[in-house]
Amino acid sequence: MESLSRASITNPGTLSPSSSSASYFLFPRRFRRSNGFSSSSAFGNLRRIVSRCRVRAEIEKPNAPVIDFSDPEWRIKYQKDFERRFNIPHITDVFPDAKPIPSTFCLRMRTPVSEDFAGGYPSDEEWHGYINNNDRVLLKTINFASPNSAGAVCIDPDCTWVEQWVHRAGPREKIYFKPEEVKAAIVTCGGLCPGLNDVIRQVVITLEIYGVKSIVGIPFGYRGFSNSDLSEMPLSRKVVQNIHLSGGSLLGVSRGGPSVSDIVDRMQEKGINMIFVLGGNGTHAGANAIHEECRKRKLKVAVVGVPKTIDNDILLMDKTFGFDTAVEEAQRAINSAYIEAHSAYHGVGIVKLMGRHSGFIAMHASLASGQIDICLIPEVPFQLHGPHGVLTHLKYLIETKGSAVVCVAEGAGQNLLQKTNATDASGNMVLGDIGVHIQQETKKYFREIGVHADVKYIDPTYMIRACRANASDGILCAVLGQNAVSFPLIPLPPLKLFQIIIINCRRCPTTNVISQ
Ligand SMILES: Nc1ncnc2c1ncn2[C@@H]1O[C@H](COP(=O)(O)OP(=O)(O)OP(=O)(O)O)[C@@H](O)[C@H]1O
Ligand SMILES: O=P(O)(O)OC[C@H]1O[C@](O)(CO)[C@@H](O)[C@@H]1O
Ligand SMILES: [Mg+2]
Repeated sequence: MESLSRASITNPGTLSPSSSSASYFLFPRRFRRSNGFSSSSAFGNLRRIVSRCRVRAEIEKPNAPVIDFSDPEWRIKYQKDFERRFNIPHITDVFPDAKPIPSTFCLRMRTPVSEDFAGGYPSDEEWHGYINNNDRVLLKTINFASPNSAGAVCIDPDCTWVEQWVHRAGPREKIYFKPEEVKAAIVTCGGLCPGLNDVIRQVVITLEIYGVKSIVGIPFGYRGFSNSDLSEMPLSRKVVQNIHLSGGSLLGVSRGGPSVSDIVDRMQEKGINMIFVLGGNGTHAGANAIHEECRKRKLKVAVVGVPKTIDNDILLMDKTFGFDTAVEEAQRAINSAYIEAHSAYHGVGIVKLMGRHSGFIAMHASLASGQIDICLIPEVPFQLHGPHGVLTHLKYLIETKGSAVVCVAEGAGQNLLQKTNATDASGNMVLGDIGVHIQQETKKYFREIGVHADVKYIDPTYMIRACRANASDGILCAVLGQNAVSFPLIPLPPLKLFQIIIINCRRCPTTNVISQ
């Protein structure tokens, strides 16, 4: 998607720590001494890097639309194309005779304010205010005046404003599934992420509010569709009431699993006509394939995806659930590394954080901590050795500050490691361990130059995700869960990834109260 900015990235003011003694380092974009390199300038660097990566992705994307900017109509054409790509499939696309019924989702718990009564007692329609199908949310909020504006991401060379609208999530007045005819299934796939239980819980509670009685959990991701010894788990408000108090997934997760056609066979056998998939890019590729297969078989099945990436690497979104918790949890590891480094003679602390392809966790955790001297992320290549390498800078830090702390994202510096071509069960590349590599190289380097260094390495990878969601993520998950349910019950949206995304949009106000 062109030029879609994430509000949190484009507004560094909201994220930069108000005061920080730390210096940040992004290699090799600029090699600077740590003194005077402020966290906000580091954040600016990250924004530029993110923009650069995005622009590169756009250029390299084989199916990127070719825009003729000399055509005076190009903006209108672009906007039309954008609207087409963000269009949500509707049940009537496949079943033109499908008849809607009034929503069974009750908004009556909203407390009326005195003005509501000014012209007499309001009608249900006036008071309850469901989401209108034509409501839209503006995606790009900054109108960059010039491509040279800080962090500018533009569609055309002159950086003219192009509005990008997406559908607004939330309950509609009419629905297309009779709740008593629904058998809903929830499945969580890929790696763990804080908040999975919160989303499961809210999906179940909201389905019950709509009147759906048959709700099941599929155990251990898509694998639960193939293993005969794994039976579906009946879910209800009673079962899920307190699951958000624990981390992990009540249902379990997995990578790999059966073919899409096997999954749809099992869904048919089990009578599942609504499926909520919670997962990342792989899971959504699967969800999309399930949707296509259902469509091919002319099955009235709604497939809804709730995007889950602890790495927060979907640039259309303000924030994905679990990220906030992970960053917060990472503070403990960083603080421990800092204490170890500062308490040792010539101490060097190294912390490795998650982020296969992106450095958002590492960068945000570094900025928040105010204790990191060097932050290494996959978006920016760097060298360990040589005059502009990380190790030379570490030596400088040891000489000037007496200690140093490095935060490295797991996907950073993969070019420095031996490639194995190994993949996991889902086909994802298995990465080399950059944290261990930096630890070993640091020890070796200081030994060779005859300078004492006390190197301590902390890898909290699974500790930052195998934990309960924090309060902020808890609220985000509740909104996601509720809006995910509202979608299939309205039009039929076997949603494609970018259509699902609006469920996660922070700027999509929901008019309804979240039922707890
Ligand atoms: N292209 C695809 N088509 C169908 N299914 C897929 C596809 N890619 C992955 N899957 C399935 O989706 C599930 C999850 O995929 P994967 O392990 O890559 O995690 P993910 O959803 O990307 O989450 P994470 O962010 O944790 O990596 C697996 O069961 C995998 O078999
Ligand atoms: O070790 P696992 O379970 O494969 O998952 C780890 C991966 O999941 C991710 O969080 C992606 O969601 C990566 O950042 C990380 O490498
Ligand atoms: Mg993935």
